[in-house]
Amino acid sequence: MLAVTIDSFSYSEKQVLKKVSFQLNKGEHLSVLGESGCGKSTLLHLIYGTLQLTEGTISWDKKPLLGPSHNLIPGESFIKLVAQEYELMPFTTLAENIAENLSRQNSKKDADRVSELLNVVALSDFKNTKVKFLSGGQKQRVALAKALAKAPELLLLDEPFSSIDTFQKNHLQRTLFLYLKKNNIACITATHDSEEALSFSDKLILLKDGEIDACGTPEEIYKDLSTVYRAGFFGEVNVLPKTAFFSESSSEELILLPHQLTVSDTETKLQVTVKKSYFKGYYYLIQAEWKNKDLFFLHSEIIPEGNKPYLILNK
Ligand SMILES: Nc1ncnc2c1ncn2[C@@H]1O[C@H](COP(=O)(O)OP(=O)(O)OP(=O)(O)O)[C@@H](O)[C@H]1O
Repeated sequence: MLAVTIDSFSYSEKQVLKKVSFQLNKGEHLSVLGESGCGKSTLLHLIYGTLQLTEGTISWDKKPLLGPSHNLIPGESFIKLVAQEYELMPFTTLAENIAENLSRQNSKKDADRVSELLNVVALSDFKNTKVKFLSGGQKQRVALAKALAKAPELLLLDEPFSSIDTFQKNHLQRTLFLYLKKNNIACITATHDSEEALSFSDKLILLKDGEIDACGTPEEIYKDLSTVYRAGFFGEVNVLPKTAFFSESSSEELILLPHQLTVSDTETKLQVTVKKSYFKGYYYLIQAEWKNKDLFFLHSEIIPEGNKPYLILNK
């Protein structure tokens, strides 16, 4: 089990992380979601052991991970970090890149393992292609396969799918996260992608200004989008007074995502003026104005600009 207790971490004067504590069991998948610059990559590098933690402790199976001041070669051997820049050898083939991280004692076994890993990242057809001929997204996938070759117990992924198109991404996420579960490899993913975090993780941490803003299962987090910051990861955020829906007097505000508002067939207290409809495939995201502020809701059809529909809370 990984146990992380970070009291504080700073780059020179600037404090980046404070009071970040969590535990992760073997085989579990944690996603760390947070806006740019909130400290996600820093957290991964502290766990991996390329940054030195002075205020706090990080341990694996109760054994403290001491960091680069105590290790000749920074980075723990049973942990692999796949970062935004990849350590690949451009002039050798994909197979050779991956094999570099294998035992090289049994060539048949190594060849089978290379094939298995290329299959996980859907690059079997490129086995004998030199890395320099690959696209950015393909290189990202080779880096993943190379990290898995060393059979890590803990895999740290920093924006692992940032250069991969939606079609490839969905397939890769399913095969990769299934592979990790089957092999009992724990994983921490730093991401901006809330859909990925909801679908694939066992636990989710929302980081805000270097602190844990929320922590729980994806379902728990999604049920408690009680601040604009939290809700903002999952779509456009509407902040509306409770009195826009209910007659009782209240100063309470409701934080609502677009799917929580819908057009009413009958008159309601919330009449808006449509500004624009954005086509999203099987629905439209409608931008409308109410009391000089924009709000967003979903609708099955386009609504012409200037129309004045009534809205209600979606059940
Ligand atoms: N080597 C460094 N020296 C000084 N400051 C740094 C260093 N690396 C990162 N920072 C700062 O620390 C903060 C956190 O950076 P970090 O890369 O951990 O954020 P992040 O959440 O991963 O961001 P992103 O999502 O954009 O990758 C940022 O304000 C960044 O400018």
